[in-house]
Amino acid sequence: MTRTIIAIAGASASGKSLFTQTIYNELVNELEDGSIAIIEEDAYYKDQSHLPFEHRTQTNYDHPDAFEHELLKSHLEQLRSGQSVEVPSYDYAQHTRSKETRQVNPAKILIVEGILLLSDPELCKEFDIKVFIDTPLDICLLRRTQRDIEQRGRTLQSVVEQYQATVRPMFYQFIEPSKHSADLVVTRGGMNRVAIDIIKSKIKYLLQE
Ligand SMILES: Nc1ncnc2c1ncn2[C@@H]1O[C@H](COP(=O)(O)OP(=O)(O)O)[C@@H](O)[C@H]1O
Ligand SMILES: O=c1ccn([C@@H]2O[C@H](COP(=O)(O)O)[C@@H](O)[C@H]2O)c(=O)[nH]1
Repeated sequence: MTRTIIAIAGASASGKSLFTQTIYNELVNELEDGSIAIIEEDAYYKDQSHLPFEHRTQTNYDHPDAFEHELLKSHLEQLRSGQSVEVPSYDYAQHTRSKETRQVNPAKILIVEGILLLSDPELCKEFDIKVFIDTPLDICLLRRTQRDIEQRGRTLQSVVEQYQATVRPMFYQFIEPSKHSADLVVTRGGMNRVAIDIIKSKIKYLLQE
């Protein structure tokens, strides 16, 4: 069976999750069970439970070294070969992995979303279709500030400090250059209706093959 792995990359709060989730929600009921699955790159942030909390707040979460990309790569290879995997889960408020894992079965279409998917050449090889969500960084910052305070247990001061120290510089060092590895660049983020419909049509076409 041919399986297709789609990467959705882009800056933090560019709209990757909204874009991915919209495609999934709009397709899932009309497809056979188990046709489509989602994996988040964030689930592969390294476990830091051995470090004190204060230390964990200082980690550069926007550098490729913060991720266990080898594990993600190996999971993608297992899924492509038809095996299920146990995907870790991540607690943003505690800055470390949670104990729970989530079983993901080998769907025919797998969508992976995350900031640094296209910046790692070895990981990049795993993707059949590469999409980059290209949202202006000032818009991302506004959305991230609101989201991180409301949903990820953060203070305004910590969001602002982290943005200046790591989020913005790592975006220019790693994320923005990775746009050139994408097959499709999507402007206006998670609500670009035309782009969502194009990816949905491609997925339906692949499922009919
Ligand atoms: N085009 C958009 N217009 C308005 N809000 C958006 C848009 N795209 C995303 N958002 C909102 O911005 C926040 C961050 O989006 P999200 O999809 O979680 O980003 P990412 O997964 O890239 O970090 C969320 O609250 C989301 O609902
Ligand atoms: O413990 C953590 C882990 C990650 N982050 C930030 O999350 C974003 C990536 O997630 P998105 O959903 O794409 O926004 C990344 O920019 C990290 O800075 C964190 O703050 N703390």
